[in-house]
Amino acid sequence: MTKVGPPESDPEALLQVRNLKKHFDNESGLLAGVQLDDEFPYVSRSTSDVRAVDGVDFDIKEGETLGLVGESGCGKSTLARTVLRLLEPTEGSVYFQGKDLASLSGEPLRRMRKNMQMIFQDPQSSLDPRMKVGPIVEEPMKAHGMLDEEGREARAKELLEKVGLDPQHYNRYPHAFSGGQRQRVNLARALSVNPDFIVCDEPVSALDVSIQAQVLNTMEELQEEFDLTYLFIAHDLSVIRHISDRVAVMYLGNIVELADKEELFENPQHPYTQALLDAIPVPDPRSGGRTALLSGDVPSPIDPPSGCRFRTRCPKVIQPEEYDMSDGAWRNLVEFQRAVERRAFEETDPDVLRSRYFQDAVPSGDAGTLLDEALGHIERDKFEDAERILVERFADQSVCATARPAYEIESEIGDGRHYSACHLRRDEAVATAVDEATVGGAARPGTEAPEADD
Ligand SMILES: Nc1ncnc2c1ncn2[C@@H]1O[C@H](COP(=O)(O)OP(=O)(O)OP(=O)(O)O)[C@@H](O)[C@H]1O
Repeated sequence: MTKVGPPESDPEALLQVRNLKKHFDNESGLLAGVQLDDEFPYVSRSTSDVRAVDGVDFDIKEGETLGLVGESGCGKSTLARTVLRLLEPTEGSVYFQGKDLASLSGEPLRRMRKNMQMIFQDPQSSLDPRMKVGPIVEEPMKAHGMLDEEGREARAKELLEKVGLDPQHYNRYPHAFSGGQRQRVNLARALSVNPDFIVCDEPVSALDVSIQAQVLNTMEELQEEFDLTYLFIAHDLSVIRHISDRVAVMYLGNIVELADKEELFENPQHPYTQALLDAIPVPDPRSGGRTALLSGDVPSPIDPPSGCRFRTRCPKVIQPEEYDMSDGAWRNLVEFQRAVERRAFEETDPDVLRSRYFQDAVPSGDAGTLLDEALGHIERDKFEDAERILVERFADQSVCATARPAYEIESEIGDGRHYSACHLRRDEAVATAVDEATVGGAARPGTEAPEADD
């Protein structure tokens, strides 16, 4: 099934996240009190929030592992903490076992929290060095009034064994353990209160590669034995591929793609996912490895791009409808516009710039006239004016800038849902949605065309 709009809800899901947003007050951050104005073209708002998580939808089914991958700073940890309500959401809702977490407080919230545990990246700092591992594992049980002292000790020892440690080490201090073993202690502690759901925030990132696979295997065994559901965060795609059933790719506060693991790795539909996959080094040394295809920095979450968050770096950004450039001319224009925005050159001679950026294909017609105008500004050293033309008349007119993409498309591998927030999928999704609405006699909810973003 193909549809336009956010991913549809799965009635059987253990966790349902809907339009979740978490914005931080920028005033409390580094830029507090600093007035930024038009002199700084990349930051246009002076007191705006950091939009760390900005409208996220997904479900997690019981017993599955949803991998969440994305570059540093894209909002993964903030999303995890907001899902667990360790952070108050700015907007949106989280349903766990059918209950809206926002509607819970006091004892019911505490009971629900027992079912939702979290393990963190750094096994060193998340273990109190003054406590022995036995009492560390027992701590959550104590907090939730589980068992008596003897029962807790017996359970702690049993869990130490389950996670692959020697129960005799109950009286050891964390410093006596290796990084991998300390993460196993964390696992035992999370498991002690018998949770249904564990958020794992980069749990193996700090470990040696040789140890990572062992800890991941243990996590898989524990999942099977204790019927666990994981939200597993990592920036390393090989870790994500090892552990996940489905994968969500995050970029600048949004989920840009979500699909079954094989579908996502073998049939990625979002240019950001494609770039991430292309950047994975190929093990064969003769291949020379692959390198990242992306240029430019990730924009600030204080003032993210309108429409598609990825459009300012996307190699496949769509040409505005009003022009009719060849594909080559449009790509050259995009590359030139981004170079002007970054002030990537000091050259001002239009002929030199033409031969550097437009040798194989040059825009003609209205687009050509606008390019001439921009080149004229650069010749007079007025880069801001050139930038304004290129951004306002080209980049900002693309559908990638004017509408936020959200499409569900057919999977090639398996029959799971495949969500891609990319307008390249728009025609396909709209056509099918229209067909389905026509066949059904009326449009289904959630199949309306995406609204223009701010
Ligand atoms: N308390 C806070 N106040 C202000 N901004 C914050 C706060 N916490 C996070 N941010 C910002 O929110 C954005 C997302 O951060 P987050 O830590 O969630 O990303 P991440 O993907 O988990 O990164 P990493 O992999 O490096 O941990 C970043 O721009 C970060 O600087």
